[in-house]
Amino acid sequence: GCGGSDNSGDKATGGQDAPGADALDKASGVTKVTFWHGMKGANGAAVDKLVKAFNSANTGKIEVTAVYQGDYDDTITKYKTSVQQGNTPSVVQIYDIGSRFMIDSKQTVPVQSFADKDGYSLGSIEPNIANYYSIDGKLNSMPFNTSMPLLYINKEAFVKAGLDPLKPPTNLDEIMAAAKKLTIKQGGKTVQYGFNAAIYGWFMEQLIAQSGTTYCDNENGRKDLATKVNFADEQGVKIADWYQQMVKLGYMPNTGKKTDDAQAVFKSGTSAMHLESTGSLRGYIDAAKGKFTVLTAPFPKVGASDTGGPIIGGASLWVDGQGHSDAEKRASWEFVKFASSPEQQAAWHTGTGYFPINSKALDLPADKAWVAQYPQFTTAITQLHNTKPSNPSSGCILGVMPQARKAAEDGIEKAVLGTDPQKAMTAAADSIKPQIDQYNKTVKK
Ligand SMILES: O=P(O)(O)OC[C@H](O)CO
Repeated sequence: GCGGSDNSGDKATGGQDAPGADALDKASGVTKVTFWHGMKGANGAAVDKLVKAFNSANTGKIEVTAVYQGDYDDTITKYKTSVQQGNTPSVVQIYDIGSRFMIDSKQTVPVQSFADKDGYSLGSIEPNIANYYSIDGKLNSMPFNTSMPLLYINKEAFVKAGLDPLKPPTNLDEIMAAAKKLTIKQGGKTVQYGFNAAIYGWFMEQLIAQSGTTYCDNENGRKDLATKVNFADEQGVKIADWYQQMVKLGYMPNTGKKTDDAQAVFKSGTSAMHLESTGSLRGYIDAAKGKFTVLTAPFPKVGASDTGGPIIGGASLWVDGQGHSDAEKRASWEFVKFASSPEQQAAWHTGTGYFPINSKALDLPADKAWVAQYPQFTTAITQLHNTKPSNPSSGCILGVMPQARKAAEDGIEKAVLGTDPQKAMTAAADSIKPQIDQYNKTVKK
C-alpha cells in the first residue's frame, strides 16, 4: 500500500528520541513488552514462533507477549483508542497505509534513533524496503512483513482446461479470456470459477500503480500533501468496470469485501485464478496439500502496454514512546531488531510467504532449501527487484489512506452490484474529499 514514505519532500520524522543502551541493564527483573499484531492462520503461528524464540533467547531479561488484535484495520483502530486512553502497547504492527498517520501522531520512537545511539547498522535491510519506510534517509519503523500482490494459479485447473499454467494471463483482458475458459458449470450451477478476488482496495491501488498512473494528486502526495484521489479517473473506472463484468459474466463470484471469504474460495479449489498477497502463500500451500498445486505469477497489469509496477505492501513494527519506561523502550528495540535478523526473516519468509526484509536471509541454507522445493516463493522477490522506483509504484501518501481504501471498496462494490462504474467511482472519490481536506488542515497547523 501507500502510507510509506520515500525520502522526497517530507520533513517530519517520527516523534521521540531513543533511550540509551544502559536503560535495559539498569532495569531490575524481567522487562515486559506487549506486541499487538494482525496476523492469523499460518502467519499468526509464525508470529508466535518468533516471539517464543525471542523470549527463550532473553530468559530472565525480556518477555514479549504477542496479542492478536484482528486484521490490520482492527489493529490500527484499537491502537488509536489506546493512544486516547493512554495505554498503548510497547510495539505495534501497522500496515503500510497507516504509516503517514503513525508519523504524524508523533507517538513513536523512530527505530533509526535506537540504531544511531547504538552504532547499529541497518544496512542489511533490502534497500527498496528501507527506502519505503524512511524519510530523509531515516528509518521510522522496522519493516517486518513485506509483500507484493500476486496472481495465484490453480495448476491442475489450468491443465484441465488446456491452458499452460506457466504462461498465465498478464493483464485484465487476458484474465477475462482465461477465466471464461476456466469457468465450469454443471446443471446451471458453477462448480469452478475462472477467477476470484475480494473487493479489496489494495488491488485497486496496485492495479493503478501497475498502469503507471498515480492514486492521488501531487505525485502521489510526494510533491506536496495530496488533496484528492484519482481513482475516478480512467484507470480506476476501467478496473471497477472489469470487476462488474467479471461478476456479471459469471466468471467470478461476488464474495464481498472480506479477504477471508475470497481466500476461502481459492483455498477450496473452486477458483482457478485469484489475487492476493504473497503473504498468503504458505497458508495456501498448506491448505491445498494433497488437493491441488498452488502456483504464483506476477500481479496483472491493467492494459497490455502498461509500464508501471506494483507497490510494496505489508506492515512494519512501530516502537511506542508514550507511557513506557526507558527499559521497556529498549526492550522493544531489542525485539524488533531480533525480528529483522537474517535467521528470523528466513523463518518468517518460509513460514508465511512474505519476503525477507533482510537481504542476508535468502543466503541462509534453510531458506535456500525451502525455495528450491517451493519456487513459488520467488515470484514476489523477482517482482520487487524488477520494479523500477517511481512515484506511481511508491504508492500514495495520505493521512487518511485507510479511509480512502474503504471508499474505493465502496465504489467497486456498487459497480459490482450494478451501478455505472464511472458514477460509482466518482461518488466514492467525492466521499473521501472532506476527510482529506480535514486531515491536511490538522497537519498544516
Ligand atoms: O496482506 P499484506 O500483509 O501483504 O498487506 C497488504 C497491504 O499492503 C496492506 O495495506
